[in-house]
Amino acid sequence: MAAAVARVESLAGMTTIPTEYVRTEEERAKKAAEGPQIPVVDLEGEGCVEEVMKAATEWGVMHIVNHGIDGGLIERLRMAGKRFFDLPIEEKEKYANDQSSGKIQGYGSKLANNTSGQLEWEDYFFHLVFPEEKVDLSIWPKDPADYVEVTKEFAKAIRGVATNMFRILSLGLGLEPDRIEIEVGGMEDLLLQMKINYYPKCPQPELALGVEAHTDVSSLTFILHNMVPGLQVYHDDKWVAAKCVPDSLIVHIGDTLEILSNGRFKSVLHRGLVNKDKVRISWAVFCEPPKEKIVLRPLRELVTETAPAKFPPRTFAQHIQHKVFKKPIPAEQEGV
Ligand SMILES: O=C(O)CCC(=O)C(=O)O
Ligand SMILES: [Fe+2]
Repeated sequence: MAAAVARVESLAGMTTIPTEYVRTEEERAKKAAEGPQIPVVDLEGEGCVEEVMKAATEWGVMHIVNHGIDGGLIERLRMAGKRFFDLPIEEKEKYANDQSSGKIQGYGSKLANNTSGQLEWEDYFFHLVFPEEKVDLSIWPKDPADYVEVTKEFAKAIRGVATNMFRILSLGLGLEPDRIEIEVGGMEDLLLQMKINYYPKCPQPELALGVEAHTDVSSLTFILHNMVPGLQVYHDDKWVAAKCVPDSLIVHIGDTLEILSNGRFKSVLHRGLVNKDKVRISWAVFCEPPKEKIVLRPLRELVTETAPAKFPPRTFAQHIQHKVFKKPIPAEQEGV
């Protein structure tokens, strides 16, 4: 039995938030910058390779429209996630993860892992959604009844969009269209992990953060939300609020593509804010290379005398160890 974890949802009715959720003055959200906004790219538009390249290199994030996923499917996914989180906490606890025993899939909340003991104003549901033969359906929500069917269908659709994005980014770098797709594991080994972020109403939103500032370790991350604002990205030394663009998906460049592109694509720093009046829900799909099988390193075509490799080779597992636990990256990699 895992130790009891306070679910943020159970705190939403308080008038002041517990100190663990109070951020330092520096971290707290000030007014986001007016001025340049996250680019919107039409994937069916003519100049889409150039536009994706501009967004990936200058911002590391973009909204994509005409991505090819049916609006009805997206609506069903939103409903399924909302209906799961609308269940009483006791029901959701049946799916609780247990991070201390390595069971990372399931219903969870951030555990204090650093000396500051700071917590995030969100509960989440995290699970692998693709490839289908690797998913563990026993931990997926059984309620609502269509959760499994809808999520499988969405995962397949978003996998198609990932292939399309990898193709566009490869072309933009002057490479073969399937190059990045292969380098991150292809259909068999690239893992799609879905995290449904549930941000309850917060009585003191100006003091808290839903998700603290971070970059994603993934290759790409796709984000869909319930049209409640909250995501901010760091651009030109300022926090910029993501607008709610109808029928779009947000795409983040993650650390993996920053490494493969030798720094040409930016792994975008971002965070999630919370608010007093509305629950925010987002669906993040992290497209992750296999943990050990592939050594991530700048693609050789992008390494030249004038642009030497900026990143030492590492497996995805080593990258996470390095980033989260500050472990050094082992110097020797086969084939360096
Ligand atoms: O809720 C969001 O929009 C962002 C969530 C996020 O950054 C994450 O889950 O990694
Ligand atoms: Fe993120």
